[in-house]
Amino acid sequence: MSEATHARAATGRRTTRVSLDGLRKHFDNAPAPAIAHLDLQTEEGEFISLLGPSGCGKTTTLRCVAGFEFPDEGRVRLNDEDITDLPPEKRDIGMVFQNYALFPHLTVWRNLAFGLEMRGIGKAECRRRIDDVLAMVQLTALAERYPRQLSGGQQQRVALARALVIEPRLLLLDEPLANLDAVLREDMRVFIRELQKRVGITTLYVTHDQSEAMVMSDRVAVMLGGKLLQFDVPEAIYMRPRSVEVARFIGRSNLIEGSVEGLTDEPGPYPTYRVSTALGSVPASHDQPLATGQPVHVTIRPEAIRFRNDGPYAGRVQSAYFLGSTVEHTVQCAGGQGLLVQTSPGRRLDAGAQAAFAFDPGHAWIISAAP
Ligand SMILES: Nc1ncnc2c1ncn2[C@@H]1O[C@H](COP(=O)(O)OP(=O)(O)OP(=O)(O)O)[C@@H](O)[C@H]1O
Repeated sequence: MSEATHARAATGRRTTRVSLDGLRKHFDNAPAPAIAHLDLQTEEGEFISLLGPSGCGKTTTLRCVAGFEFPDEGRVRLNDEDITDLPPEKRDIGMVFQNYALFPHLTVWRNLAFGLEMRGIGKAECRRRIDDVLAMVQLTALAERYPRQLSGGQQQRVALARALVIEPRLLLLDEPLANLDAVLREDMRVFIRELQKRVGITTLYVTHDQSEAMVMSDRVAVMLGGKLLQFDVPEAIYMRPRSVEVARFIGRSNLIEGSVEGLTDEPGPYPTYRVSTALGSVPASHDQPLATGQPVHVTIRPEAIRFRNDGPYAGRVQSAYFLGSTVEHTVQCAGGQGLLVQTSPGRRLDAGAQAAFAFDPGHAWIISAAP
C-alpha cells in the first residue's frame, strides 16, 4: 500500500466540497455584524485559509461551519447536504483549536480513543485507527504519556490526530500554531500541510498570519469587516490584489493614485496600460477593460523596484534600514509621492542619495475598485 493510500485509508478518505451561501451573523448587542455577507465555495481536498485582521469574522465563520454558532441568514453545505441546522456532533467534522483542548487527565491514546468510543466504534477498529493516526503524526512512542508530559508541538500533533481519527469529512483549524514559538511554527506549517495532502481532507484554516496563509494554502480567503474581499491562489492575492485593502493587508505595498491614460501594445501576461501619476506616466497591468480618465491605484511591491542609473523615475532616499538579507529604503519622489524600495544589501543607497529607479509593468498592478 502506498503511503498516500495508507494515509487515506487511515482517515477514511472523505473528500468534501464546502459551500457557504450568503452567511450572515450579527451577535446581540454587537455594533456591527461579525459576518456581514459571505459566499465561499471550496473544491474537494482543498486547503483554504481564512485570513484577516483580528475581529474580521474568521472564527465566527469557522464556528458556523462547525455548528457552535448558527448563522442568522445563509446556508452551510457539505457537498450537497445542507448542515446549517445540525448540531456539531452530527456534522462529522474534525476541529483543532488554538489551545488544543486535550483532556489533561487522559493519556494520548485515551484522548484519541474517546471520540471513537463515543461513536460506538469497536475495540479492534479503534486500535487500528489510533495506531495508523499516531504513526502519521509520529507520536507512536508517546501514546501512554499525558498531555502535560508533551511539548507544545507534540500536543498540537495529538490535537490533529484526535481530529483526524474520527475520519471526519472536513477539518477545521483555528489558529492552531498561535501558541508555538517561531521556529516550531514554521516546522508545523509544513507538517500540517504535508499531512493534509497525504490524507486529502478538505481543510479550512483560520489565521491572521499572512505568510502562514501564503505558504500553506491552495487558496486564501481574505476577510475584512465580516466580508470576503478576495478569494484566490496565494500568488494572485499577493501580485494581483483586487482592492486597496487587500494590497495594504498582504505584505508591504506601494499604492500610487492615478488615472488611466490608455492601453499600450506592450506584451505581457496581462494587458498593459499607462497611468498618469505623481511619478509621471507609469506602465501597469490589469486584466479588465479600463476607461481613459478612470481613477485607479497602482500597486508596486517594494522588492519589484530596482535602483538603476538609467531608470525613468527619480527621488531622494530618506532612510535605509538594514534588515539582514535585504535593505528597506524610503524614497521621496516628485509630487510628494513616497515609496518603499527593497533591495539586496549590495544595492543599498544611503539616506540623502539621489535615486533613479525602474520597475517592470508586470510588477505594477492596477486596482480599479474604489477604496
Ligand atoms: N459571542 C459573541 N458575542 C458578541 N460578539 C461576538 C461574539 N463572538 C464574536 N463577536 C464579535 O464578532 C466580531 C468577529 O469576531 P471573530 O472572533 O469572528 O473574529 P476573528 O477574525 O476570528 O478575530 P480574532 O482573530 O481576534 O479571533 C468581533 O467584533 C467580535 O467581537
